[in-house]
Amino acid sequence: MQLNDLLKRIPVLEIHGDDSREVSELVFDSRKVTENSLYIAMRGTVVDGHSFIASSVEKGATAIVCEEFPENLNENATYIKVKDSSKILGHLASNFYGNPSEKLKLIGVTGTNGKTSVSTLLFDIFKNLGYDSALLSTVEIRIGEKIIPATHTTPDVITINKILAQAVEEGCEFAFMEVSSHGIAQNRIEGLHFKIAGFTNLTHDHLDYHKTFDEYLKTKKRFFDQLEDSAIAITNVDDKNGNVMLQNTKATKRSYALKTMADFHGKLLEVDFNGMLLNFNGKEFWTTLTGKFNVYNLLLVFGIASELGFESDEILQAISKLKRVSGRFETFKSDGGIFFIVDYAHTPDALENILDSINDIRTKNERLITVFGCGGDRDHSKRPEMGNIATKKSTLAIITSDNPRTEDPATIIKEIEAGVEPQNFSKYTSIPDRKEAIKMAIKFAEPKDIVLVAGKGHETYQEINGVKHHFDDKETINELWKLMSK
Ligand SMILES: CC(=O)N[C@H]1[C@@H](OP(=O)(O)OP(=O)(O)OC[C@H]2O[C@@H](n3ccc(=O)[nH]c3=O)[C@H](O)[C@@H]2O)O[C@H](CO)[C@@H](O)[C@@H]1O[C@H](C)C(=O)N[C@@H](C)C(=O)N[C@H](CCC(=O)O)C(=O)O
Ligand SMILES: Nc1ncnc2c1ncn2[C@@H]1O[C@H](COP(=O)(O)OP(=O)(O)OP(=O)(O)O)[C@@H](O)[C@H]1O
Ligand SMILES: N[C@H](CCC[C@H](N)C(=O)O)C(=O)O
Ligand SMILES: [Mg+2]
Repeated sequence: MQLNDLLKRIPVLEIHGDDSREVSELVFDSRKVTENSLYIAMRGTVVDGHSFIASSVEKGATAIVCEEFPENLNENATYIKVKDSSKILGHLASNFYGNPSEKLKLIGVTGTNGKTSVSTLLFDIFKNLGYDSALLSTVEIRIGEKIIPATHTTPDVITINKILAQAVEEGCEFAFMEVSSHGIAQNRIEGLHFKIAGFTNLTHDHLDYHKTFDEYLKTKKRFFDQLEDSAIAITNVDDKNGNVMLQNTKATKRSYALKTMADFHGKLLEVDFNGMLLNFNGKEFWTTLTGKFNVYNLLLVFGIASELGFESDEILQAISKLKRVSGRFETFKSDGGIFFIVDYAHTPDALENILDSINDIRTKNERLITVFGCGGDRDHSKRPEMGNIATKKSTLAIITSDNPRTEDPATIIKEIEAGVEPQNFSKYTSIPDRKEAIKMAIKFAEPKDIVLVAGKGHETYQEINGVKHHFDDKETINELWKLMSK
């Protein structure tokens, strides 16, 4: 694409050099610069991309977008000065890929918990309804049947536009994506046209990054503040921050709730480990998903599909065919009668919800053994809270490692243990090796007991000091069970 076409409607402060060059590609990482590409220099959390301008030109970049011109300008490149490169990147990416978010219906889901569940369920439902769509989630990226591994919950804005452009080309009419708070804060959704934005809930997470809960809340709210008036915003009004999200939005406002009046109202009629009987806006149906938090997720799915113009009956029919999302309240029974649950709960709220859901369903004649840990290099204040919740709500908690990343697993475990209340001291043990911890749970469990392995859900690795070692909770349980039941 020609540079001056790419710069259409972009607020440029100053330009130095020929603006009619052909741009082959957009890149924000100097290590990925190719011949005739445009390098965007951005100030990051670790380094300043401006320090890689010269090396990018040497590698073949012929256009540079930056906030400050370097001292020495190279004749082989055109330099474009802008106020905020991180914000401009989104608009450049939209222009470069032909504004794909305007050519399909883009639906974004934000909130602390439930983003992957809701977006994946939407993708699955629309498949059931006969539509191909795109999915951008923590677990994977999908374009119709094609699966691409995911590296982020919300990828960078170049990747998003690239995926959406492919989706348009392949005839997808919808795209469902998770909108993380990091994504909003780092302008990864800048320039995208959302048709619908959904809010799940807001609880404690990522305070290592956002510092205060108020900052975290304001970041999430920015997503709704940025919507156009042609968009629709759907919020959970049972959450105390549900209405806050919509305070300054231009979008049409819609609500969903179980406890209060709302446009989309749901009731949980019956629940067990096999599924739930629900009533949405007066219509009863059965689903194989379980747990109260999934009623909220399904209600948001129902709300979004309704706003997209589908009839209640066809949506509920498609919902009743849905399968569980990988690593989210996944259950299986061993032949010895132990009941295993694998769930991605990695925040205090998620852990509390999954434990409450299990406790609501179980008869209490069996024991509930919870194996969990907390990720390294992430919000430390989650740790004691999760220690308290797990020990309070289980018969026995086995504290172990999640992804230690660059931290010492023993230190993380100590921070979790610090939250255990004295009356629960006898209800936990700590085993840093996750496989050994799961082994201990199986050893301790008797037929009918429930073993919850929480925190890693679909993940197939354990990250230790920058290396991702293969580790899969479901696979480990099956493997150990086979060995130990011999
Ligand atoms: C803390 C954080 O979010 N960091 C993200 C951020 O990187 P950064 O600001 O640290 O970048 P940096 O290393 O300082 O570099 C600054 C700039 O210089 C460039 N650079 C750097 C080095 C070099 O040699 N050449 C070069 O050009 C970089 O490409 C960058 O543009 O921008 C990068 C590009 O978009 C992201 O890949 C990176 O995500 C890191 C890997 C990450 O782990 N992020 C996690 C925390 C995250 O985003 N998680 C959320 C989900 C959270 C949830 O569960 O809700 C997500 O959406 O995935
Ligand atoms: N609506 C909900 N309310 C509360 N907890 C939920 C909800 N939905 C899911 N959970 C819990 O949170 C865990 C993570 O769910 P999910 O992966 O859908 O969330 P997410 O928002 O995508 O998380 P991430 O920020 O890691 O991408 C689930 O395994 C479950 O324990
Ligand atoms: N997207 C989340 C996932 C956390 C998953 C958990 N297993 C952990 O490693 O903490 C994060 O990066 O904070
Ligand atoms: Mg997710």
